[in-house]
Amino acid sequence: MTAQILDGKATAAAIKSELAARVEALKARGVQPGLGTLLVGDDVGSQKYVAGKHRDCAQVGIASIQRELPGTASQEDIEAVVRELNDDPACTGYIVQLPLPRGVDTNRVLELMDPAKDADGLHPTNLGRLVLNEPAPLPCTPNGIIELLRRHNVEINGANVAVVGRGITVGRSIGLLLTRRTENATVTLCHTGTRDLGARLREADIVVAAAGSPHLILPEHVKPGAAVLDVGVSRDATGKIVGDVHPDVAEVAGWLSPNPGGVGPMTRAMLLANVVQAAERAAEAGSVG
Ligand SMILES: Nc1nc(=O)c2c([nH]1)NC[C@@H]1CN(c3ccc(C(=O)N[C@@H](CCC(=O)O)C(=O)O)cc3)C=[N+]21
Repeated sequence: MTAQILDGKATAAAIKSELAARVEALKARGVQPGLGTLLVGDDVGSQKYVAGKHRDCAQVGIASIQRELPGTASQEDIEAVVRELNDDPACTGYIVQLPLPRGVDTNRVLELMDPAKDADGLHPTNLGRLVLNEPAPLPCTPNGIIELLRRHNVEINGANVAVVGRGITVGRSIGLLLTRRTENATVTLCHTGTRDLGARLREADIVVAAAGSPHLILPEHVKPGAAVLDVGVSRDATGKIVGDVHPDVAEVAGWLSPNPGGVGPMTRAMLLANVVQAAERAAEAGSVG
């Protein structure tokens, strides 16, 4: 058996062309969506990610607003740019690229963001709205994973999902999406304190591997036919991406997201979706009648 591919690259391309049409409709109403990014420091990986997001914007017609600060920037310097993006009407959504340099209070920076412009869906107010089942921008990676499963007709309703990793961006938040009535999955959140990880994984119809631990998930952990999503991004000595899922899992799984080419492009597509949706909400709120 060889797993079918959960093709994030192709699916993200399809979503981007749908978003381009929505951006056209907004422009016809005189609204130009704009994505802001704040990048602090000169980490090469972060620079690449941010550049990728602006390339995506150009493809769907979203304007780009790029702010950069040196790695020596103070808490106050960073907060000043956040205030500026909050106040800039051309910026309809933005992200603060993470991680911020050592010594910066990241949560204080994120809390200062206008929740209505939070393109990552990670502002405490928006995470709270998700808990309360109120409309809000959704965390991009979890939302991208669900969209990737949906568009490949992988059954989520009633599925047992094992999530590995308790990071804020994926592990802690994806269960909130998957257990909504609309998704209706049963979720087990596994982490380094989980006593028998293999047993939890073998019960799962869907495995979300977001631990950041290279090749943690082995073929013997996976129920035959299960859908496996490889979210982890580590790098080997040559700089090549190594995921959380061992390549031999493809012989057991029914569905497998490649890495790269799986969850990463979907994350970026959902970021654009949040920007377009925020601009649509603002246009609705601002229109008369
Ligand atoms: N505020 C904030 N929001 C984020 O969403 C955020 C962040 N900070 N900090 C870093 C992580 C990482 N992340 C990725 C997104 C897309 C790919 C992606 O598209 N990767 C390509 C490959 C890229 C390559 O080859 O290096 C792929 O998987 O095919 C990767 C990683 C978003 N992050």
